[in-house]
Amino acid sequence: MFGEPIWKIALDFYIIWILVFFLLKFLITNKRMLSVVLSFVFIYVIYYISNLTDILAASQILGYVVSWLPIILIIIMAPDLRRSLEIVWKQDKSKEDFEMGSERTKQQVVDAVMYLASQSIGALITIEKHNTLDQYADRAIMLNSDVSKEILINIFTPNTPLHDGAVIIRGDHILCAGSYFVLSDNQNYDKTMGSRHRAGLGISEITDSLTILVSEETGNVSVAIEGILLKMNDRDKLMEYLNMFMK
Ligand SMILES: Nc1ncnc2c1ncn2[C@@H]1O[C@H](COP(=O)(O)OP(=O)(O)OP(=O)(O)O)[C@@H](O)[C@H]1O
Repeated sequence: MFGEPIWKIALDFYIIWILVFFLLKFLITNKRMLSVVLSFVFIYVIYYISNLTDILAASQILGYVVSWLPIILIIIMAPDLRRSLEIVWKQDKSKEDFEMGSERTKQQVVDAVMYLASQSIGALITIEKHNTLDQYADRAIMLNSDVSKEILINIFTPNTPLHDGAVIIRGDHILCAGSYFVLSDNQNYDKTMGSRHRAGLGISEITDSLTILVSEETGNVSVAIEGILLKMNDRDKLMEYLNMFMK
């Protein structure tokens, strides 16, 4: 290795650094994956010890297990791998593309949410930040309209064509309606939590967006951000969160 030219050694280290970085990012962003990987490491250690100490039957059985481990890992972790890849490959918007809504947009969103909550009309509104939500908008119904309380209320009115799924807001525009997100499988939340709230939580785990949820069942308003769900008891609190988020 020491006879090699310096650029080769540097490239070697760089590639290893990238691999280690992606591996650690995978593991840190997914606790379940971390525990599966730790169990596999444990099996490898036992296998290594049984090989070293010549425990024949055990090392033979463990040899079979170990040779199948990568495939077993991929099968078990397929949904988590997909989720983690989405985190790793999510695109950030360039500085020129990045826009946050105006004061008027904030007011319109809060007015709409408060009205929908008072009528117990279910809603899911996601506000984009740096990470683009294009991949979700592409599969939804594009609107590109100004944000207004009336349009938002109309979208979520039950039995209308756009009321299912999420609305995505980009800057001062309603980008689309009827967007579908990957549901969160966070075990810390009640197992009975419905798909609307799991979808809001899911998108907040993999992007830096903020999602406002109105429950059809209870009329409660919540905000999903950075993988946590927060109850918003009143208009002022919701406004406070939007002010912090849309800076
Ligand atoms: N993957 C998804 N992405 C976006 N929206 C979704 C998704 N799955 C379901 N929804 C929306 O959630 C609605 C169903 O909500 P559900 O009752 O299961 O959830 P919930 O969290 O209990 O909400 P609520 O308290 O309003 O009943 C659907 O009509 C649809 O509009």
